[in-house]
Amino acid sequence: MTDTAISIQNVHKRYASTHALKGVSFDIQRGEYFGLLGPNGAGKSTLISVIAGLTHATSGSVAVLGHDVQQQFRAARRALGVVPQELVYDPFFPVRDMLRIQAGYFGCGRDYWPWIDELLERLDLTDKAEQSMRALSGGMKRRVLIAQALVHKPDVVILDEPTAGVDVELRRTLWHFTRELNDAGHTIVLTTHYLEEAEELCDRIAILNHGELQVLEEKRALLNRHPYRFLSLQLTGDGGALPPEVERLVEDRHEDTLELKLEQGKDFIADVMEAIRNAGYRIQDVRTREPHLEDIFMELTSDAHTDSASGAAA
Ligand SMILES: Nc1ncnc2c1ncn2[C@@H]1O[C@H](COP(=O)(O)OP(=O)(O)OP(=O)(O)O)[C@@H](O)[C@H]1O
Repeated sequence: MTDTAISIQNVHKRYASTHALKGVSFDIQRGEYFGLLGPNGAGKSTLISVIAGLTHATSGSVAVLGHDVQQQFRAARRALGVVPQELVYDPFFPVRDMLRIQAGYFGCGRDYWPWIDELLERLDLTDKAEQSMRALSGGMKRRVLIAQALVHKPDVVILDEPTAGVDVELRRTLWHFTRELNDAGHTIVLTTHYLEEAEELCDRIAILNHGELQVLEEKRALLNRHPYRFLSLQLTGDGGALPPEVERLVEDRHEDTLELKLEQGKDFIADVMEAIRNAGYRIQDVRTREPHLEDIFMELTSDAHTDSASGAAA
């Protein structure tokens, strides 16, 4: 069996007026917890639709566990569980029956029923199993959608914005559940706009931007490659203007707090604090933090960076 869960080779997707994917190539390995990130309109949903065989690529190819998503659609689809962004369901079926029917579409019969009961249990749905979908709250429906994607025990699970609009408790439940699935050997591909979620869960991260693969890196390496740290200072006193060597470091100001971005090995906390004191301020409180994935994401995907990167390549 191949070690590659999903292989994406030079995929282009053109809509009438949009070139949504511009030659995207990368592999996702079996057993990975993989984050697919990107700003709105980057092409994430399009790529997921191509992987799920719901949209055909204009050119290029995608294989799931070695099965081409077009030539071997059934085998590829069988290997995949996709948790969609939108809630699409039959309002009248009871939850457990609907899941059994769904499993049947994949040729999974009664021997999968214990697994379906396990899914209901793990997603805290057991006491809703006899209820029809329309009677469920939004959060419960989302749990059912997740169960629905997993009824056939797919090797590869794609979660497209699974926690959009859910409360904190459900978000935690889903994080825990997907981590368990990953520990049990399922490959997980997560798209999310909550970068804190990707930072918490993913081993490797791809960032799509304007239809191109901009970054593909281990999360740790991505976090380490950003040679900055943030310094928050709470100031009192009515000092004058800050000296220019401090002013150029200012990222944000709110009320009496100044947030500064310091380059490691170049800007030193002690020097900055001394310059601020010399400008006539007292420093009430000091906090530092390492960059989060969100800081790195913003820097990499801001158009200023993209423009200069493409300018440099030209
Ligand atoms: N069916 C379609 N017809 C025409 N254009 C489309 C279609 N689907 C997507 N697009 C365009 O393709 C580009 C990529 O869209 P896509 O939905 O894949 O991005 P995304 O990264 O998933 O964005 P979001 O984070 O907002 O969901 C966008 O410019 C979008 O307008």
